[in-house]
Amino acid sequence: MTADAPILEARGLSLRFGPVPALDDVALRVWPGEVVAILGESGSGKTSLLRVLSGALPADTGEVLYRDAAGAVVPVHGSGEAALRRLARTEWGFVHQNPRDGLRLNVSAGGNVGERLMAVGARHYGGIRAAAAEWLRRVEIDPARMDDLPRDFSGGMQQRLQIARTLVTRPRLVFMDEPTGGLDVSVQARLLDLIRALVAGLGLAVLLVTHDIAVARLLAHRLVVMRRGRVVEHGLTDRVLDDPQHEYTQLLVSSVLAA
Ligand SMILES: Nc1ncnc2c1ncn2[C@@H]1O[C@H](COP(=O)(O)OP(=O)(O)OP(=O)(O)O)[C@@H](O)[C@H]1O
Repeated sequence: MTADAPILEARGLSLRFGPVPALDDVALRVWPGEVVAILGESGSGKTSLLRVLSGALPADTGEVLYRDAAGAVVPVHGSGEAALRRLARTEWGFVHQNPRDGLRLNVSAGGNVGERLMAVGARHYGGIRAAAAEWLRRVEIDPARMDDLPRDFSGGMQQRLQIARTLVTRPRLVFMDEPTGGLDVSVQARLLDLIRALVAGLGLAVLLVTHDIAVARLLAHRLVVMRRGRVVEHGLTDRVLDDPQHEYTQLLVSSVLAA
């Protein structure tokens, strides 16, 4: 978090689906090595924002700028499909809520990890296999299961495999959409610990969408609170959650405390 320029910066983002404003004049910055959570209720615009920030969805207005490893500032919208594909392959990672969206279920666990290395130029079979085994270990999957298909894995294992597949190429910025959603509470807790350790160890910048305050509290340095497409509050996680200024954030926090 010490670098002097944001890795991602968005300004004036607006997006409508018919009469519904999904995003309304949203601005946001992410610094290298920083975990930012986008927090809000269902329908507040979190997923739309993540998709616009990663170039998957065009905005009606505004711009998103990404600073790449070479220091070049790339407009996420308007640089073309090839530029976006390059970023997705070499600089970004994606962790989807449903691991099936981020894995190839008919390719072995080791293959899921190894093929990402091949996509960025690795060619030595033994080296790729060794790196895949090491990453399986890092996400607490027994490397003996390397040749098994992920469709035979539990939901928690599939999610850990998706994380290995995403992180093996050392992306600089990772987009995560409810990465622990849909899992049992005990599985969630273990996965959150694992994500936290990996993200801190690798010094990754992360943009995380969640409706779960506990997830945001555990993982994020900074929070962006959204309501009806607008950012109503942002700041350091502890400040926002312990001393919320906006009445909507106060409501969000107190409804969790009352639960
Ligand atoms: N493809 C679409 N077509 C029409 N309306 C959409 C579309 N995608 C999102 N919306 C609307 O835009 C608003 C923001 O949706 P979005 O999915 O970004 O919210 P969210 O906070 O991620 O919600 P959830 O947690 O339920 O995924 C909602 O009112 C939603 O109904």
